[in-house]
Amino acid sequence: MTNPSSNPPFPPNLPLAPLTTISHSKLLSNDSIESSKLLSACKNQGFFHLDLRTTPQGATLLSQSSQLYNLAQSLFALPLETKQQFALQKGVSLFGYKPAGTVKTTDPSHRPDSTEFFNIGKDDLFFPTSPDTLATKYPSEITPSLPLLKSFTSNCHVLAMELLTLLAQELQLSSDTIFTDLNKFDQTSGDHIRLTHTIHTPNDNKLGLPSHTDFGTITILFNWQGGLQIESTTAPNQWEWVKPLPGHAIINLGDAMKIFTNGLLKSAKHRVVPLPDNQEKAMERYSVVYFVRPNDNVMMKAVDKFENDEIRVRVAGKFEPVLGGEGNSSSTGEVLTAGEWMVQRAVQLGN
Ligand SMILES: O=C(O)CCC(=O)C(=O)O
Ligand SMILES: [Fe+2]
Repeated sequence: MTNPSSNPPFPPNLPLAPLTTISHSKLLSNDSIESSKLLSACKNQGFFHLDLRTTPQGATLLSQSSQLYNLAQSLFALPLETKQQFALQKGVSLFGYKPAGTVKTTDPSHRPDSTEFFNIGKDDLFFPTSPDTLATKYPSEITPSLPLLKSFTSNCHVLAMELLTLLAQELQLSSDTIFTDLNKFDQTSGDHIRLTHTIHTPNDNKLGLPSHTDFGTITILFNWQGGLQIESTTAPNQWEWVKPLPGHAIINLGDAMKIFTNGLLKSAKHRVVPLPDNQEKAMERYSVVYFVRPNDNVMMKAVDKFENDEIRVRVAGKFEPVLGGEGNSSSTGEVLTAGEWMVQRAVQLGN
């Protein structure tokens, strides 16, 4: 088993996305410059680096992400037939195992994905519906790591709520529409940990993950090797690399935040591709991700402050808002709940 720091260095001279680095400790001490950096990163790029080295909570998350990297190595080393026993069921459950090659292809040459996932639900960990929920949905190898998985889940959720609180303050939202109320920990949601594993074989003409936007509220990503790219904000269809910074998480907003703010905040397109060095040599890549998603009963529409703004939102093809109304709708025109929206988006994306 390798550890994250044994990954090769990120190659020099690649065009990097111009992401802001934000200090967690400055955010926690209500530094107004840092909070306004947060808002402008969320408006302009939809992605930023968060320096976690300066707070005890951040240091814990960094250490837990490395431990989950090790768990990912042991889970993905299981035989494919074992992993397939826990396959997630499109349209039924967002949680469980997703094999490589099943995500909707979005690039012009329809290259398939080479990434497998385990999605481990917050509600399965904390509020299982039956005593055997965990045993039926996940391999028994996760059992010794349950305290780690639970602690990482609650720590990521706390971090996300800190970011949402500051964003609501910066946007001067009134207290009845603050984002944290739409993402409560103890209410049912699609929140989950995702462990990912990508295998690149030379010249396999595959993508790690085709371009997509995340459909939840906030994503907290730990990656060590690189491979993530974001669509350029200045040149559409051009891609810029995200260089992982030691001691930092990569944070991005998902479509739900775009909908809640009627397009003021950005949910950026991103994808995972082989690093240039890996065109000729094989490589494996792992990432550890936490997705915060709105509570299932939340209506997918702009919060009060933004609902009468000019309609700016165009999210994910057919899930567009009703003209003259707000929020996100089904093809029949009614606004969806987050629970309905998540299932439809997951079916659409194949994960
Ligand atoms: O692994 C990564 O760098 C990104 C993963 C991702 O975009 C996703 O799982 O939605
Ligand atoms: Fe993503």
